[in-house]
Amino acid sequence: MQKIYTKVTDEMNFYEGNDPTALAKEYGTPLYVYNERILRTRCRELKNLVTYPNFVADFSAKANSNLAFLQIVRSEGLEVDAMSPGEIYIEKAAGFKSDEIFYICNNVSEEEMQYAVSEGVLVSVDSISQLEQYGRLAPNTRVAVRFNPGVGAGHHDKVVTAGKKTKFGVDPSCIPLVKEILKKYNLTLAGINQHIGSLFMTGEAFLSSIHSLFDIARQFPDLEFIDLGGGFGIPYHKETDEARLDLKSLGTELDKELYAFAEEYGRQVKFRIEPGRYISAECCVLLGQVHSVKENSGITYAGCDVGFNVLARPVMYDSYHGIEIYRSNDAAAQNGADKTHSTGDGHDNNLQPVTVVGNICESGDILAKDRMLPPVMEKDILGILDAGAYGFTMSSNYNNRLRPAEVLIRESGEAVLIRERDTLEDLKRHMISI
Ligand SMILES: Cc1ncc(COP(=O)(O)O)c(C=O)c1O
Ligand SMILES: N[C@@H](CCCC[NH3+])C(=O)O
Repeated sequence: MQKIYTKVTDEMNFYEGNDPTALAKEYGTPLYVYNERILRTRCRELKNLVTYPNFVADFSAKANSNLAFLQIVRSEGLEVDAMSPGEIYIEKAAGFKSDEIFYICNNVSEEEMQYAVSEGVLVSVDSISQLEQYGRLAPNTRVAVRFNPGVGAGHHDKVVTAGKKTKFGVDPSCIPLVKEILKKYNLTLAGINQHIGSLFMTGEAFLSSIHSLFDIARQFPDLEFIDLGGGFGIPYHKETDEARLDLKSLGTELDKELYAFAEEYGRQVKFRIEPGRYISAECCVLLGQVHSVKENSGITYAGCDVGFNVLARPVMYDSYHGIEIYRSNDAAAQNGADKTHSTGDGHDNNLQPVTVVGNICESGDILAKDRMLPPVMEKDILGILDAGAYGFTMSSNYNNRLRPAEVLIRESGEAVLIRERDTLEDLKRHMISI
């Protein structure tokens, strides 16, 4: 393989000796490739975020719900949250016990709620009407309530989940009503939870939201747990050495808050967090292949097989993902590699603006606009960085395209398939011909 532009994965030793062009050839593209060592490292960082003893990190499986992935998360001693019966189902298949799953639902039917209750999974409701629904379905049981702490955060309006403009959470002014309904159905409030939004790179909003949640907790003296939510960000601009979220100082500040609250509360109540992105994003590179390069009105387009059906984030939130370029020796020989001016050491300086687009029939199908890259050639393999959170889970079959395969690079360096690519037969599996 020729290393055209590979700084980030080189530094992480992401491929552990595997050749990404060979992985692309063996399994096809697009292909989600995960690194087990990095995943385990991220799990441990958050599991050990604080010294406070009664602390649990729940992985938020909406970010990544691959079975093998969840098995690794479980083996690291984390628990999980769930957003749907489907997530509960897969989490159980991965080995999580009922009491290791926390169903944080939003606007669900009686049937969905009943599914969680029948599976013995604790439910968090986030409206008065859903609390009533829960009470009717499962009186005399434990329940949790998600509150809106009034402080939101996130990388885009669409992922801010607390504050003034959000569908999530119960307003603290409704606490008297919450107490009334709990009493009416003889429900025990096991815990309260919040989630302010996705992706903060400093701890301020998170720490400030905790104070509001503590104010709410003070009105419920018998809680088993207080769940502070997720949202821990990762640096997507790795090429520019964007700073990481300072977990050490966030952990220190958080510790102070947790110990102080426990002292006041009179016991070491359990605290939970529910991070998704921090654990799953950076252990994954999405491989795609360039099939066409062209100039149009002065813009260079590199057309590849990673449409927004495969990775929705750039189109949905204008999100940035770093891009690397790998070139197999075969492709280099076929294309005349000298045309690339590559330094060959993965740190190419000859950068030019390239707009990387997918193969979906919409002009908004843009993965990266005017991205500074070395000259891209047909058959090049693109490595799209930090793709493990909300990557595969948000993929679709739009345009009747096949959702990609997933491969895991084990700690031994061995690459194993952990999800097969969809097949054409899958596309008509649930359709009924007339
Ligand atoms: C309720 C809830 N918890 C946890 C998460 C995980 O968020 P993140 O992946 O930003 O940590 C989300 C997603 O934003 C969420 O909606
Ligand atoms: N899907 C979003 C994060 C929001 C997650 C759920 N509340 C993203 O890709 O950034």
